[in-house]
Amino acid sequence: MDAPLITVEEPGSFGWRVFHERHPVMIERLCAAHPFGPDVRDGLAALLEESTRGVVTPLDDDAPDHDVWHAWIADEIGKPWSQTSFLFAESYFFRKLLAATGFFSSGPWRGVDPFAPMKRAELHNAATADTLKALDALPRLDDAERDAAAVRAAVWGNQADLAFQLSTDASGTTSGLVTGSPEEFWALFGEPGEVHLVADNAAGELAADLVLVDRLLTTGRAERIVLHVKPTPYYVSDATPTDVLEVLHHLTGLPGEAGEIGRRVQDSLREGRIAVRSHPFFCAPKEYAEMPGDLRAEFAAASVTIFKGDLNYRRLVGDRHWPATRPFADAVAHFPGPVAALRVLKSEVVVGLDADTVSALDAEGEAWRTRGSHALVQTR
Ligand SMILES: O=P(O)(O)OC[C@H]1O[C@](O)(CO)[C@@H](O)[C@@H]1O
Repeated sequence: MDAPLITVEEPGSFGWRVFHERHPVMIERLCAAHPFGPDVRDGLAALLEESTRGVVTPLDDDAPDHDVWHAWIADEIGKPWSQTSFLFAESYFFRKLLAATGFFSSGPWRGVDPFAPMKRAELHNAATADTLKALDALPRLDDAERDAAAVRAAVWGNQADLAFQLSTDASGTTSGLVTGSPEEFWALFGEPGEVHLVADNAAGELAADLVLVDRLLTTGRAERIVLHVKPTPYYVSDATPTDVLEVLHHLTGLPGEAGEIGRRVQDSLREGRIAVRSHPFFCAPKEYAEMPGDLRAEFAAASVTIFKGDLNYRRLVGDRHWPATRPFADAVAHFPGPVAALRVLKSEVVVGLDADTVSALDAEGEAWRTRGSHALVQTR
């Protein structure tokens, strides 16, 4: 089955608005957060111009990931950005943005995560503090309630996405799950094995993911966890290995259950029961159907792989205008093992819904797909 790719071409479409409305705001915020000199500011302005009105040009840095990126983008060079897929355009935009800030150059900005101030602010804000304090209720819950709470925290933790908050009203409305349930998620786990979690955002979402990781280990559903994060800063708030340490440091300094969970996760890292990995493909402008053999072999050996968030979902099911009723199992037929997606809906693609749900949602207009007010749990 095939469907048209989601693109950024149509003025007013979701992808178009990300490039024409969201990215200028993001760049303004970056320039306000850092004392970038004229060279960096000019580079960022040129990137905005190129990505909204120009053609795709090659990378002009000599970063360690230059060659791998070159291979990923070779077929797109010279095309107008507006005629590339949304997935390609957005991913390449973030790789070019990183280079433009001097992340790969010799100079003061080398290795500096330009999004770090935003991620740090989110980790320390009042909403995250309230969420982490609420974990104190967990020990009073029975097992089933605690299982459900860990899944709900991981799903709705995905609302905390800083790229997304640049242009939504971010009201924090949580209308509910459009499909799936915590019970469906837990039914995927049989004999304890190695569970892989492909993380999304840092800060509050990553803290919630660690709550789920802790639950997987303490209930014996996982013998070992592999936590996959991005090798370099990406999509504003995506988690990198540094962010894992920041979140852990924050959790272990807190009183109550958040601190207990942080210390258990820290011990598991020391004992090798949790491994953190950052494969280059996690920043690729490609769908997971095209993943390289080494990553495919890792997922094939996992007892379950959990994909967090909207971008991972786009890459997992294919970022296309699928019928929303296309079965999830068909869309992930390429994936080599048991899989779960936990996602807040923030972009157009969705599969695996029943026809009545789609009609009821469509009756409110199209915004349910992109507003961040609905979520899903899907498994196969
Ligand atoms: O952090 P998440 O859940 O992957 O969401 C990021 C999403 O935000 C966007 O950048 C814009 O909504 C999407 O393109 C992307 O899928």
